[in-house]
Amino acid sequence: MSFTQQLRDENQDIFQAIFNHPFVDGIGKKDVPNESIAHYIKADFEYLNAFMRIYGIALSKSNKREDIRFFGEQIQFVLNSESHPHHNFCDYIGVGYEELQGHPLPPTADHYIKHMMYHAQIGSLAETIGALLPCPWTYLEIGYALMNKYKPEKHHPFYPWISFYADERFGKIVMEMRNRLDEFAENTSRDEQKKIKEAFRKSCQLELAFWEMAYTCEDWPMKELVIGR
Ligand SMILES: Cc1ncc(CN)c(N)n1
Repeated sequence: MSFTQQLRDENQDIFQAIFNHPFVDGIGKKDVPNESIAHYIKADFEYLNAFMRIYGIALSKSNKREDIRFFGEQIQFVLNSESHPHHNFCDYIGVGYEELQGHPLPPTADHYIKHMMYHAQIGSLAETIGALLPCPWTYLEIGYALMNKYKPEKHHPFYPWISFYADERFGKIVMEMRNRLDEFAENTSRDEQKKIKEAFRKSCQLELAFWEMAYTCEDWPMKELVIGR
């Protein structure tokens, strides 16, 4: 069994909890509160900014030109294409995308990006990929799970969001990241593999926590006092 298949199997509990989460399942059921969608977009816009910066760190750790090309293309993909699912959510709630940009990250999203940044700053390229991979991988599987369960037609309000992630192009990104991680993991020590596994699991946990953060509109305590200082 490949290293990344092992990661997937070991984290089946969290993947399943993500598919069952009321925000995620609500996308298929067309039942997500507007405030939760707005909260998600505010956090996710900044999360994706951070994600591109971390791809930049992965690029700077790359020795092979193929890897440099891959991470460079992923930055372009997030920048130019991942705004489409965001627009779908904004159109649904009738709020302009610009209004939801530039907001401070809620605690869980803040923790998630710092977790990935930590592994990117102090770890190997393999450890960095381990921390990044749950982001595209869980969304790819969410897309497939919602397609299979709800079989949405084009008039479904979230059809653009679901079909964006349940897509071959997105699947290829996940596969390319998995192949890289499998290759690195083959040539690495047990200790290093343990670090990759820990980084991967925590990112899976934070993916689940991110949906809960958006659903419950999680925010900092005493926010006004801290910002007003
Ligand atoms: C938190 C999060 N995780 C994953 C994705 C999909 N790239 C996203 N947009 N946001």
